[in-house]
Amino acid sequence: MTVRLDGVGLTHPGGFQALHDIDLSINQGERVAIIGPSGAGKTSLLRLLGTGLAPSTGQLHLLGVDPATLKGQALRRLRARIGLIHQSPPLPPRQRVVTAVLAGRLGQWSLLRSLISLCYPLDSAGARAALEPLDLQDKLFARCDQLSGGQLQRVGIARVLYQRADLLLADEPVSAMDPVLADHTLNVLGKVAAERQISLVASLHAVDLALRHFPRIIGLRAGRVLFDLPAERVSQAELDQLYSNDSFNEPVFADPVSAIAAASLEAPRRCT
Ligand SMILES: Nc1ncnc2c1ncn2[C@@H]1O[C@H](COP(=O)(O)OP(=O)(O)OP(=O)(O)O)[C@@H](O)[C@H]1O
Repeated sequence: MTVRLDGVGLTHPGGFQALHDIDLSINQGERVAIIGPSGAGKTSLLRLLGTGLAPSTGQLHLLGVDPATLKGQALRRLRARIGLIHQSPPLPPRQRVVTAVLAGRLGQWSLLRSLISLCYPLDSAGARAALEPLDLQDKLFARCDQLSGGQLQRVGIARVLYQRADLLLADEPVSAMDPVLADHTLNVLGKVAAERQISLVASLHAVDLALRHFPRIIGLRAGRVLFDLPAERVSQAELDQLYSNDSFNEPVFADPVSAIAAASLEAPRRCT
């Protein structure tokens, strides 16, 4: 078992309870998408799984250990086995892409090797190999502040691929990419996870991408698991319930083509 949560709750420092009584198990090699409305707790859950936050209640096990029992080097060793893909990767603007990718293994290298690698890239070939499937190898020596948002996201993904983590966590990993690139990038992530037999947990707002790329879907709403189902069993009724919002009344479409078709059936709006 890669991830296990038993009755986990999370209250943020200001007192807001973002997660309530979550029970969840994710096996090695599983690919899971977390979907749900804004504020549902997706990022909070991923931050827990990345050891950036600790549960306020309940028990969390990651890669066979309870992170609450670890500190110092043992905690760093666990963190080096977890790959975090951020929506906006926290990359220093002036850093070269090659250095940013190689930084994926800083947690696994000696201090001396890490310091040398920050000044002089020791494994440019490894960084290029991580960038290649993401079609970004030509940016190897570009500076991070010369990249678009979607390119930066792919550098963040290449960094985690280079890290060779045992658990991949991705928070909105393709939000800045066009639909074709987003599709391709999720294919790459899924393929790597399957080849390496590691678990991949990603939060996504694009329901169609989640259903297409992830065999298991967890619907999170108001900090609780509303459903946890194989992708093919997620129904429109489940999605309607997940995203229902008293403030708006528009229907939810998992398939963007249906959304366009429905829009074209509406009576044309007149300009006034
Ligand atoms: N550091 C924090 N301090 C206090 N409250 C927080 C903090 N981080 C998140 N929250 C609150 O916790 C709830 C869940 O936030 P979270 O970011 O996990 O949701 P999300 O599902 O990822 O949302 P989105 O899809 O909009 O990114 C929200 O109501 C948010 O305001």
